[in-house]
Amino acid sequence: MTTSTGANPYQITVGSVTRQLRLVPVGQMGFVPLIEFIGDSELTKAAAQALVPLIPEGTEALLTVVTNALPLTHELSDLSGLPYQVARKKRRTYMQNPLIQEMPGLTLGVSETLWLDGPHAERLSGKKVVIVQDVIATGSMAMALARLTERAGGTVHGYLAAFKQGENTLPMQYLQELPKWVQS
Ligand SMILES: Nc1ncnc2[nH]cnc12
Repeated sequence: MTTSTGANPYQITVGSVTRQLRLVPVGQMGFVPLIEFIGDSELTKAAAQALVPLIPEGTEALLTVVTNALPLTHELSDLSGLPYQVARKKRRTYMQNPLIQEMPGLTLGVSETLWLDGPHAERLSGKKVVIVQDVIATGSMAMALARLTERAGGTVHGYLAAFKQGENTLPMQYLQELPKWVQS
């Protein structure tokens, strides 16, 4: 890890799309470049196109979580023809027998509970499922999604992320690594 105050933007290029990312604080003393797929269809499309070849052979369904990874997963579904399901971070009144999964650890400083509507969980049953995320950092969100997949009766067939940040032990496929700066 490098030390920096995080004052300057961080540049990424995906396919033919280049973006200057804002550096945002995480926790007490760190900064990360903020990936925003929401509101950026150009970057989302470029990332999805680059991810399609990384979808493992035999994948039958995709699973993601609101919010930022949703447009990416939608685009990936559109390009690959694979169906996708979406875990929510709040209970919705219309949910029927949702699977509720606590997520240990923090994403950008926030702890989460995931909700997968019962009928959506049923669509993962017996399926080879790939977990899709915008950024995989600690892996705790990916592991919560994996647990949801198993509880729904599916099997985890792989982990796909546009960006990897820091170290985790998951057998994941990703496009690029993102730095994290820690203030000393
Ligand atoms: N760098 C990042 N940008 C957006 N969402 C994130 N979640 C975890 N790390 C992130």
